[in-house]
Amino acid sequence: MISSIGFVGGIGSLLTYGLLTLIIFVVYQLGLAVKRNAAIRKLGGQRAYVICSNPVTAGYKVLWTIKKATQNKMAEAHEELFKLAPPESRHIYEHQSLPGSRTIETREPVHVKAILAGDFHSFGKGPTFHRIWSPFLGNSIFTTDGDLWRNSRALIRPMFMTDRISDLMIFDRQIGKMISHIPSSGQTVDIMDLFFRMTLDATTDFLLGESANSLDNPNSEFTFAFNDVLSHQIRLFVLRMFYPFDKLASRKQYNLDIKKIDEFIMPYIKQTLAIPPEELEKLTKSDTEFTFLHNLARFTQDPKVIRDQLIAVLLAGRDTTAATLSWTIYELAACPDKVDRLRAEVLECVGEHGTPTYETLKNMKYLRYTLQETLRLHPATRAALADTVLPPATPGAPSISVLKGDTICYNPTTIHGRRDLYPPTSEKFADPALFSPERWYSWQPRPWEYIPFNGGPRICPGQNFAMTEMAYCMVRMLQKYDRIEYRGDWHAQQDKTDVITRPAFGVPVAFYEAARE
Ligand code: HEM
Repeated sequence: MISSIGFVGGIGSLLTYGLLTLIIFVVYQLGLAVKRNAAIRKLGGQRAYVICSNPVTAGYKVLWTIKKATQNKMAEAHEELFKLAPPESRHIYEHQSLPGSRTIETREPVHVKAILAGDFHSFGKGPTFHRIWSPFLGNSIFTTDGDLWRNSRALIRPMFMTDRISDLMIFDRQIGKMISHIPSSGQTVDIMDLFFRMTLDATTDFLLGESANSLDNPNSEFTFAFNDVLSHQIRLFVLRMFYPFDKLASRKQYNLDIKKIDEFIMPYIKQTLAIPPEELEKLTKSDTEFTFLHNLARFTQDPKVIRDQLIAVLLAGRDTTAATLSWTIYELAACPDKVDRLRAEVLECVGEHGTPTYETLKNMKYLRYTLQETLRLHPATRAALADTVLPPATPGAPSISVLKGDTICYNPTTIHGRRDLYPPTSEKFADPALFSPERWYSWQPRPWEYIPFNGGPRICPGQNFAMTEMAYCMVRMLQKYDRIEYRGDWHAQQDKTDVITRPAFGVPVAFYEAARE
């Protein structure tokens, strides 16, 4: 009898404590909401249109978005979310689960300009991004803000100067090898797989002076671990929405992969750090032997700092370029007339057997326009570091207040997808939804309306490297082939968004060799 009274009493006090905690939590959140609304007003701006404002509706939206992502329908999801806002605020919305955790999503070029340039110091990658990515990328250029980022940028910038990139030997080596892996005329190949292996090899060659050789050995421990760690990284990035419970997710395989990547890269670093300083200085004069790693070793002897920067540049340089090349071939396969025009330019500027130079590639207009047209798709996120306001998108529109800790997202895909930012369709300007390199002959996007490489102080330092690598690759392929046939299902193809956006089902194609003179 006594024990059952004690049991009932125990449950009763548990419920009382639970209720009390809930009341304190709700009161605290209400207080926080009042305080934050006052801060928003004090900044002189407004809130963006709120599409969800509590844990239930926000949780539903998060699960809905994850479902869309797993169905490779993120472009569609973005469009539907923007459509929830009324027409007068169609290009910005706010998503909030609790008053302290707001995400603002914008596709206003004026806002992107403020985030990346005008109000640069108020925005950055932020602590959450750093927490999720730092086990893999450390304190590198990719994960840091402020002085840490500035130092990284200064460290790596010299290696992206034109005189370093204009040496095309690395591209020649790796692209030549990739083409030798394409089966004979008419046989199907997933060219996306070859592009990912080629860009891994070209970037490691550029960074270390030796390639990962994934073209010859796709199943090496390093290649496998590098691909695997990225899948884990994306999962961890999505799970951050469930913080602090995301810490419970298993990281065993992720840590193992990082260990394997380090085992591959650290011997190169140790070897370079053993080179006497005067030898290292002598090497800077060499066009062919001086590597990115040598350059890092001139400024720091800390193997961890060097390791972090190398991996960050490898990550930034590989997938983006491979995905863009994959989309280029996918688009071209649907347009034999554009393949003909591109090939005619290649034959005119380089000939069937000539070797392209940096200057020739720069002067090939149709090739550049083809790559620019492909690059109208790319994602990126930013987190607000300080209280600030986003300026009015149009005269008379309200400013939007941003508070420290808010996450601000913008996605080039959604900006490039805004039809109202393009001129009307005409003979010279095809429907913006269509792939048309020709539009670039008479059209120049306004600033901040075309941002595949970002802009402002954090603009992609590898832009020139990437454009040169991709142009070189296209020239070499079009010297050999004059027809590309898509062997997949056009209607089934989708965008897969992870670190970058790439064709979800690869790019199965057949290349046909041109008759040689
Ligand atoms: C088509 C190819 C490429 C595209 C579309 C691209 C695009 C971008 C974008 C959008 C960013 C900003 C990301 C962010 O802030 O979250 C970025 C940053 C960066 N990219 Fe690229 N990139 C490409 C190729 C490359 C290559 C080939 C390299 C190096 C070999 C490279 C190195 C970097 C680095 C180091 C950063 C960080 C810059 C910083 O935070 O200051 N990228 N890139």
